[in-house]
Amino acid sequence: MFVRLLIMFYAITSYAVFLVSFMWAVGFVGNYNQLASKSIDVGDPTNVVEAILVDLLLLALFAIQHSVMARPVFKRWWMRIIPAASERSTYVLLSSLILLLLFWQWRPIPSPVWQVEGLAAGVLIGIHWLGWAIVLASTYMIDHFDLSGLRQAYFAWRGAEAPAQPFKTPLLYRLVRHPLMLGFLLTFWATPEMTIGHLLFATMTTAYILVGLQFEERDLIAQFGETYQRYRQRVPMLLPRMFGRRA
Ligand SMILES: C[S@@+](CC[C@H](N)C(=O)[O-])C[C@H]1O[C@@H](n2cnc3c(N)ncnc32)[C@H](O)[C@@H]1O
Repeated sequence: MFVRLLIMFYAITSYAVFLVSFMWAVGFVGNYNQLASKSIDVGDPTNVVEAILVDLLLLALFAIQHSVMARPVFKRWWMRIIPAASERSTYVLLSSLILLLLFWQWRPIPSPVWQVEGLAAGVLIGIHWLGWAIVLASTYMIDHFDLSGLRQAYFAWRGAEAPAQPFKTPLLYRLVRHPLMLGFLLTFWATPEMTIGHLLFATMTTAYILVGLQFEERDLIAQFGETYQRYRQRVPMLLPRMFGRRA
């Protein structure tokens, strides 16, 4: 009983940390300094070389943790050390803590790359928020509570093991295979004021997403076999067909 309580408390705590990091992410990327005093373009000035090195190091730290801990082989090993019901919560907690470190220690490079005003700025801000909406909606289409680790803890609380997630293609997953990542790409790139620092962030996260998706799809094929192969042939990766070529 005590262990179950601990698993539940741990899952709720890690979800709370995730919510804080998500709110800071919104403030960070959009430079909403009411939400986040330090953001992608606002913070203490540093020299450009130091800023690039620190920012790349922070992004690499996130990419390594996020990729290694998502691999089935790592999960199997890790679940021999911690309860299976806490595996996802630990992943969420560590990812969120690293993101908080990134937002806190990020060195802005505020030199402008592009700057638009008026209607164009309004359109870009709209796309930026559409991206966040797609991100959030996609988590519910897959299973928000499974991705956050709360579902696994709830099953453990009831003395059962959470059943594995089935293969799903609801709503946006009929248009593209990775709507959640598409949402991030829209959010990261659509800005009326692109700076060098923001461009570095958008470029590196895009590269990470494109590489990360290769690994995720390899795991999905191993898990769902022929079903995922057929889905891959039918549905484009990131760009819906109405925009032309498959991505
Ligand atoms: C953070 S979600 C991102 C999902 C997807 N890459 C996207 O961008 O929308 C990652 C988890 O979703 C799972 N997943 C991805 N596509 C799925 C699908 N069509 N059905 C069920 N699970 C899926 C993966 O196995 C992984 O555990």
